Formats: sequence, C-alpha cells, structure tokens
Amino acid sequence: MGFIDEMKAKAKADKKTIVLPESEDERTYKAAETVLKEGIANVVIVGSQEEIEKNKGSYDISGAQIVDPATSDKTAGYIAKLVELRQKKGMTEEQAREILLTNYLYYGVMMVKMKDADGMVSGACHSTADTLRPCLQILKTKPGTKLVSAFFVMCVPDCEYGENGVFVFADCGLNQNPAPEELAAIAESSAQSFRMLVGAEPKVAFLSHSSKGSAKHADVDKVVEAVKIAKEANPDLMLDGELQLDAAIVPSVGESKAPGSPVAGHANVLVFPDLDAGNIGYKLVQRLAKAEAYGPMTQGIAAPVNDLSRGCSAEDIVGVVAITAVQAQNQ
Ligand SMILES: CC(C)(COP(=O)(O)OP(=O)(O)OC[C@H]1O[C@@H](n2cnc3c(N)ncnc32)[C@H](O)[C@@H]1OP(=O)(O)O)[C@@H](O)C(=O)NCCC(=O)NCCS
Ligand SMILES: CC(=O)OP(=O)(O)O
Repeated sequence: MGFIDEMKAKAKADKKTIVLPESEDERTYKAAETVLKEGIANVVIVGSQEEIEKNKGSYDISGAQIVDPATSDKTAGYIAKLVELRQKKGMTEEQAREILLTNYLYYGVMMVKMKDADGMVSGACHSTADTLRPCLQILKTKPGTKLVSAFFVMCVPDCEYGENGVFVFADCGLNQNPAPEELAAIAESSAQSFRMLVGAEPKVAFLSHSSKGSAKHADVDKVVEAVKIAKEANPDLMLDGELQLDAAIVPSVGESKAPGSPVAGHANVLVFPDLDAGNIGYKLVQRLAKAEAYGPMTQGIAAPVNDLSRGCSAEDIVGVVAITAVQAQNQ
C-alpha cells in the first residue's frame, strides 16, 4: 500500500472531524465529497448556506456539517475565548466579533481550539502567512516545543532513495531564515513527524551547498552549528550534515563525499537551510519528478491545522485531510 492509502486507512479506522473553512473555493467541495464518500473524516464546512449553495457546484456534500458563523450558537463563546486569548495583544470584543464573522480561517481555528473539531485544512485560496497566522496566534506551540515549522511529505514515483521514495522535507513553508537553534528544532520535529507518519526510522540530513567542509561560507557555518546543537540534544537520532543533496540521498555519492556518515546516502528527512531552498526544492521535486506533495503540514503546534499550496488539487486536499486526521489521532 502506498503512503497516502495507508494514511486514508488509518484515518478511517478512527474517524476525526476536520474543518474546511474555504467555502469560496470549488476544490473544497470536490475534496469534501471524496472525504465523505471514502469515509476518511467527518467534514465541517464554514460558511453561509447561501455562499455554499452558490459555490458547491454539483458536488454532493450532504454528509458535511455546515457551520455559519453568523447564526451558530457557538459564535458568542468563540468571541469571548478569542478576547481572553488575545487581550494582552489589544484585542477588543468588537474586533474579535469582526474577525470571527468575516474570516473563516480564524473561525475554523477557534473550532479546533474549543475542541468542536479535531483539525483544520486550509490554504487552497489563502497565502501561507494568512493561513498559519491564526493558528500560531490561537493554538500556539505544543508543550515542550519552542518552534512551529512546516514540512511536506514527498512521495516520489519510481524512486529508490529515501524510504522507497517517501521523504519528509522541511522547512518548506514557515520559517524564513532559521537560526541554528531553529534549524535544529526543525530537524527534531521533522524526525518525529517522519516516525509517526511513515513508521520508519528517520535519517536526517542537514542540507547545504557544502559536504563536510567542501565549501566555506557563513551559510555553511550556520548549518554546521545547527548539526552540533541537534546532535547534542538528540544523541540517539541518526542525523548528519552539512551535506549536499546528492551526498544525502545517493549511496555512492554519500560514501565518497561523507565516508563514515550514519546518514549520507540514505537520508529520508531533508532539512533545508532556509525557506528559499525548502520551498523551491519541494516544488522542483513535485513538478519535475511528478511527486505527490502533501503540505505544508505543521509540526510542533498544539493541534493539527495544516496548510495547502494555492496550486493544490482537490486530491491533494483529500490527502492532507487524511494526514491531518492521523496527526489528530496521535495528539
Ligand atoms: C507565518 C508568519 C506570517 C508569521 O509571522 P507574522 O505574521 O509576522 O506574525 P508574528 O511574527 O507577529 O507572529 C504571530 C504570532 O505567531 C507566533 N509565531 C510566529 N512564528 C512562529 C513559529 N515559527 N513558531 C511558533 N510561533 C510562531 C509569534 O510568536 C506570534 O505570537 P503572538 O502574536 O502571540 O505574540 C511568517 O512567519 C511568514 O510569513 N512566514 C512565511 C510564510 C510563507 O510565505 N511561506 C511560503 C509559502 S509556503
Ligand atoms: C507552500 C506554498 O508554496 O504555498 P503557496 O503556493 O500557496 O504560496
């Protein structure tokens, strides 16, 4: 069974409730129809009956729960809770009401916060910044974690590298220029995500344009420092760097560029040095190698709220819903 079919099977075995707040986007309805038909999750769509009728086309979403912020009896409680959470940041009741009645992403995150849903998937028609800001502000990091980061599960067809072509790539969506401590935290969370979702032992490569000192630059020093921090904090984790991509995943190149490395040539978790590299890297593999790309998934956050690329298909949304449900099972 392929990775995403495994996620769907796990999701079906213990059904979770996932919010899809982008009721203005047709892909939401196409994905919801599939999720409901296959029994992957219970679906909540946020929007007015009028908006939903206008946008749903011919998709059958009759099994979905529709929540209209303007009429829901939960809205008053969400407003009060949002004020409580953001009072120190100057949030007034009037502002909270305005946000929750007009921004369905905030509303969906409040549903998750108040445990009226187990997770949320959004971002088909909102930028990553607009999708992730509400969950960073409201859900915050999970206990014991300092940093939220964003990863993709990449399933590369006909690929002998990684875990039979399956990789975690991070950070591809959130932290723009992570400091060494942040890179180390991204690696640690990515290893946990890989273990939990893929069910295999993570082998983490810190990527660079240099392998073991072959290039000198401050950007390389940053990665070397991150590896040192990560090794000290996680002595049992298989991790190494700095490594070029070929040294990280191709056994013969790993052996020649980084002999003796526990990871080189066999990495299945790729930690990119910054968001330029991570975001460009995942899109290259997705578009040129025709890989399935699920994400950006968040990690290190208190509850599963996940993003999408605006270039996603309805099938991608279905996949991210299944993975979100599995994350919710493992909270
Ligand atoms: C997500 C993002 C918008 C957050 O930055 P921002 O809007 O400037 O917001 P702030 O820095 O004020 O952060 C908002 C809150 O989130 C928290 N936060 C921000 N980044 C965080 C992180 N990585 N981990 C944990 N918390 C974080 C802040 O502490 C802050 O909390 P507070 O409001 O309670 O004090 C920003 O990191 C970003 O734009 N990232 C790039 C997204 C992107 O374009 N990706 C490319 C396409 S995928
Ligand atoms: C992940 C990502 O790049 O998102 P978008 O394509 O929406 O900017």
